[in-house]
Amino acid sequence: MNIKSNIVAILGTGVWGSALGAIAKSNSHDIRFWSHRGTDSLESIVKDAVIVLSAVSMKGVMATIAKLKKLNLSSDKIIVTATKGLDPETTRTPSQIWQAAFPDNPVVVLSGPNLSKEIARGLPAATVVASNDLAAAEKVQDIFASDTFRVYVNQDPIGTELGGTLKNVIAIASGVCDGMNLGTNAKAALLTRALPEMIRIGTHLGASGETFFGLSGLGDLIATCDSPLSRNYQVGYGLAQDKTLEQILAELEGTAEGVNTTNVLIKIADMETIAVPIARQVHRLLRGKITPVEAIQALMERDLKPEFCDIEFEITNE
Ligand SMILES: NC(=O)C1=CN([C@@H]2O[C@H](COP(=O)(O)OP(=O)(O)OC[C@H]3O[C@@H](n4cnc5c(N)ncnc54)[C@H](OP(=O)(O)O)[C@@H]3O)[C@@H](O)[C@H]2O)C=CC1
Ligand SMILES: O=C(CO)COP(=O)(O)O
Repeated sequence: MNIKSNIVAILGTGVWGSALGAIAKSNSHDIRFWSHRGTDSLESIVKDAVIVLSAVSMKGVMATIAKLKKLNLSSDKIIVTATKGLDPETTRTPSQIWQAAFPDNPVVVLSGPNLSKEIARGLPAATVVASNDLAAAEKVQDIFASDTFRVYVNQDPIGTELGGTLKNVIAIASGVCDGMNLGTNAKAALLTRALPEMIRIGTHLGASGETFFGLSGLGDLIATCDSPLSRNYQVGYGLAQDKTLEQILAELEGTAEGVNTTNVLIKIADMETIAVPIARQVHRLLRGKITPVEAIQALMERDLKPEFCDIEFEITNE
């Protein structure tokens, strides 16, 4: 590993890539940003970098990988993925896609309750870097840990990634909840019931269930579902104001990954017969099949059951 290099390449100059770049820069790293709209060659950006961090939105992951593949990326570079999405075609996570494209490089997931606008203001926050390669995760921890950004390590990259990805669907539901003024009890019920839903999908995809109780699962659920800064929350809030999805997305600053993730999540749930009642209502709502009031009704009128019944196999018909 090229441990002497101080260069961090950041792919994607959206709000998250920019905030992460600023943190590494404050730790005296030499930051090189790449944007698919810029003029700097990708080759010159990644050439001497010790890590290559991708903060492009899900729709840009495949295209970015295709460009990097042409460059013969040396296997000592650590690839870090900060994208919170799922591939609509294959249902794979970004880290799975990166690892398949670069099987010899260590791949690290960075995910946590990290609303970028708060981080850009220097407010205290914590995150997780996760990899099967512990040394690589610890290197990334060193690069990003600061007085205001506390970085934890774990060895469940898929669970860490899915926590941040799946909570976006619930953040949409949470925006609906607040947009309809349903109150704090409803919000608490929503978030608490969302967690087993996320765990059912996550463990099916190879995650460890306990990871969802950490920063990247429960932590990000709390942050995103309770903050108007979250774009996914804003989508839900807009739906509760009877705006159309097209209208909301046209007004939105940046990416709300939860819209695409909801579709992929439902695809997985249907293929694998996994019960995801909250996500299913979000899916219907996003497609304009039901109103917010009908979505709440559908959730409240479900069959009564024990609180801890682990895995439920029924799927509500469309
Ligand atoms: N913002 C936040 O608080 C956090 C965001 N994340 C995740 O990080 C990812 C990025 O989020 P964020 O920065 O907020 O989103 P933005 O919408 O601000 O930025 C997305 C970035 O991806 C780039 N991009 C889009 N399409 C392509 C493409 N085809 N090829 C290459 N690059 C492309 C965009 O470039 P351009 O705009 O020039 O097209 C832009 O730089 C998302 O997955 C998000 O869920 C994770 C944690 C926190
Ligand atoms: O993932 C995030 C915070 O951890 C950002 O959430 P949004 O993408 O909904 O803004």
